[in-house]
Amino acid sequence: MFDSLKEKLGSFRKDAEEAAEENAEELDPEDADVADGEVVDAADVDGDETAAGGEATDDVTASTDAATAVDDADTVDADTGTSDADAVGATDAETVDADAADASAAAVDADADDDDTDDDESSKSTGFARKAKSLATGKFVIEEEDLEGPLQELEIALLSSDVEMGVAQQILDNIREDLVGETRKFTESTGSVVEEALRNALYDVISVGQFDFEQRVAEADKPLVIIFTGVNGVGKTTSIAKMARYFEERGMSSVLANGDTYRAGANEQIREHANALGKKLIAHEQGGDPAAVIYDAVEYANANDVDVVLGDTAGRLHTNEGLMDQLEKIGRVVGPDMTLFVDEAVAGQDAVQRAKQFNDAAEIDGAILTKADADSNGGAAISVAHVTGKPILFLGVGQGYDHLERFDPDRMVDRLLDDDE
Ligand SMILES: Nc1nc2c(ncn2[C@@H]2O[C@H](COP(=O)(O)OP(=O)(O)OP(=O)(O)O)[C@@H](O)[C@H]2O)c(=O)[nH]1
Repeated sequence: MFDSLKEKLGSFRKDAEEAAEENAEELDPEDADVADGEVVDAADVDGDETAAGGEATDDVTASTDAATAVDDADTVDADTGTSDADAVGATDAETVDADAADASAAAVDADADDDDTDDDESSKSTGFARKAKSLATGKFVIEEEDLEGPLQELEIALLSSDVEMGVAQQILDNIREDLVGETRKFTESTGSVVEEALRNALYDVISVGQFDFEQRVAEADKPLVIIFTGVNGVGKTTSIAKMARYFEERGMSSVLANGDTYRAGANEQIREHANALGKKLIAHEQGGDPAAVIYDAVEYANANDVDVVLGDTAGRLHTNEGLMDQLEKIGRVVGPDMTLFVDEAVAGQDAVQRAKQFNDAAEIDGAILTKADADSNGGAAISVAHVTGKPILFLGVGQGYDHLERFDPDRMVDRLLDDDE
């Protein structure tokens, strides 16, 4: 699933990491760790600094001790007149004092350099000053120019995977915002920094509009009425059957209603599923009123204590006024709890555009993307929520009734980025 996109995202990660590490290499080509492209552990950097500081402190302490010793020795000297040991002690003390003074001077210099760098930052447009400072502070900054190439590649990769243009742009903006110019410690490997930015960028667009489906179901008055819309042949009827199984597994009964009174053969098709699942089907003659079918199904559910009504509709585009009228009438007559848009992941951009059109015509509550198992691109799965503002709630992952998966944005991102998914 989504293998092609996964591969492209992997390439971006690699390119961006390499670009960032080249930057680190520029910081200190002689540093073996950095030159190798490995990231210097901040603990080492900090540790060295602390060690240096520690020595300076020791020196000062030694100096104080030595001075005390000299004082004592002077006293002794006055008393005894023996001076060799005192002279040595005094010399040591002076040396230590001098070291301490040097260390302090160096520390002051370093502070002064730091301030200079801060002052210069606004005036120096090149990243050099920051890079130099990065080395001194054990931190690094990813410059926009470091990412330019990889981001361009990523844009092409996303578009060629059927990610909608605005969504691709949003992902790039998120990554830029997350990565560029932020000062980071060397403890964060560039690999994890890039991966986290990509993860957040994807999650941000994929998770739009998510709500707790189970909670909404639990809180709704029974029967819960769900209407399914979408064009013909994308797996709408199969998804209704899968939802019947989904509710059954959660201890909830359901009745199927064929509101697709438009298409010849629609009754037979959904009846096959109803029979296979042992569910009641409410259907009228071809050409009947879809709202009347759903109404009858709700009546049946009320009379028989059925928890959920799953209503199919004819799959016509909103450009056909019939769709609007149909859904509007169902809304008026039955007042469904949810309207779910169904389309196939493999349709890519077409599915994204249809989701937008259906949502514009008659507001949907969420989407089911079918045939995700056969989709290598993942563009629709990434784009639908961001484009419509409504969440993807389920993925169809095969032809069996159990092949329905609750859509989880975290899992989706894991699928796209983790090697073992
Ligand atoms: N691989 C795969 N096939 C699916 C999935 N969902 C549905 N299908 C298949 O897609 C085909 C069309 O499914 P239907 O449920 O008949 O499509 P529909 O949208 O109801 O079509 P109409 O009834 O003509 O509107 C069938 O062969 C299904 O088995 C899925 O998640 N994965």
